[in-house]
Amino acid sequence: MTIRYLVRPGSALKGRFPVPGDKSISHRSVILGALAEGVTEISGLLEGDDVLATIAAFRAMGVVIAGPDHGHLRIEGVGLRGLKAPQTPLDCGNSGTAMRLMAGVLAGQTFASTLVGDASLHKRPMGRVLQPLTAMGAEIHAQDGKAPLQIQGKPLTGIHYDMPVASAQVKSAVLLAGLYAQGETCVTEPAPTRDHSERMLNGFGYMVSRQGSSACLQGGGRLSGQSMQVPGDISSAAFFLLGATIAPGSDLLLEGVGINPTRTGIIEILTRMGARIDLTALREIGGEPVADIRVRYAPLQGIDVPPHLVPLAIDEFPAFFVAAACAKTPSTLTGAEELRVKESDRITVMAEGLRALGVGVEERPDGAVITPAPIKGGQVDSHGDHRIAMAFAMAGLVASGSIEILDCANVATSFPSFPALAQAAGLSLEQLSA
Ligand SMILES: O=C(O)C1=C[C@@H](OP(=O)(O)O)[C@@H](O)[C@H](O)C1
Ligand SMILES: C=C(OP(=O)(O)O)C(=O)O
Repeated sequence: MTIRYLVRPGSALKGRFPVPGDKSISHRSVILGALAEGVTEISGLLEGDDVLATIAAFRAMGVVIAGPDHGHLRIEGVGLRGLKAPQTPLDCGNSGTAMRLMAGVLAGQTFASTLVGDASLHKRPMGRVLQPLTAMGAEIHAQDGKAPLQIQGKPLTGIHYDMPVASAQVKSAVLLAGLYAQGETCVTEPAPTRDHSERMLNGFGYMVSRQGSSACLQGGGRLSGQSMQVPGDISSAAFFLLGATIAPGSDLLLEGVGINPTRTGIIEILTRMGARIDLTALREIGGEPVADIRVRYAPLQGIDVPPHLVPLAIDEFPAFFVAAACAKTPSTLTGAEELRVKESDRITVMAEGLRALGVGVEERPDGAVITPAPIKGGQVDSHGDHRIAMAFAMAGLVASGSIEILDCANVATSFPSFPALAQAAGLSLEQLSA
């Protein structure tokens, strides 16, 4: 089914509500729960299509999983050696995280498996995980470094891997393979990336040590089932941070949002641009720092995004492009070539969409220069990218005419309740399906 959004201009965002569970943390809770000994009870799980794909994959390998039901999931962990050979290919859908992290898990099994996904996922680079996993002894066949991945489980040996790209998915894939490897596995990152895997492995009783920019573990240990809560997803909150910041009169309180410092780049970037964002009720949930976030309208200045903030805001650049379009002065993004290999080429797709709405965007190989202009109504194509669709929906708040956004069904991969929450907060969004 194709879904379009029609967003009418002229409203503010108001209210208070929790944002749904963090997608990265939800994937990891399912993976570690399945591989642990004993029962894992998860609350606050994101019931998005990406996470449902990870759940289905572990069910297909014999793991008994009840739910999800209102964010609650009960996993009867089978232990690191308890997975069974799947009878059919494992479908990761639209999810790079599911495919890359599962490649790490499957590389060290005693059986063969195949990972497939949708058309977008089959275009994304998998060589970045195949290379270190192969160096550990894995046997994985791909076409031109792309899915489908055919994995023949093999005995693995630990490695010390210097990651050429700052990628939490690569780091996590190698660490998960390291659980099955003989000896020590260390991953060194060129810049800090989200550290949910390291935190959660420790939470499941598996020691991961941090040595400078390296995360290290010894193979052959055990994971113990846990009860855990998933914090709200700052990457989902980001669309509301954007909307409330750009729409005069807005005042929102987003409850229970994860503020892990490896994820808060968007707060830093928007604040440097002049946004009015306050963190309150700081606490810890599931080994992760969490806060309520109040955001009110504020006029924005342009920014040259400091390159060190790019990995810390890697999924938030669609929202950033719209914020930059609404600022008083131009903005420059550099060092963000990774955006070209997400669910869509997020530099080209955001540039095309903003140009269709009257904003000047000069594309660069690793970013863009965005020259603000009044946002007009018009039609934009999200190219099936959930974050592009949600970013343009928020642009509708300040546009001079209606914005029609095409190909929005994949919003359900990360934020199925987005249309309802956005409407409740005051966005005039109509969902049209055909
Ligand atoms: O590890 C994760 O959960 C993720 C890591 C990031 O990808 P990269 O590792 O490709 O940077 C991010 O874009 C993705 O949405 C989720
Ligand atoms: C890049 C993303 O996810 P993934 O890599 O898991 O598809 C995202 O959610 O923006």
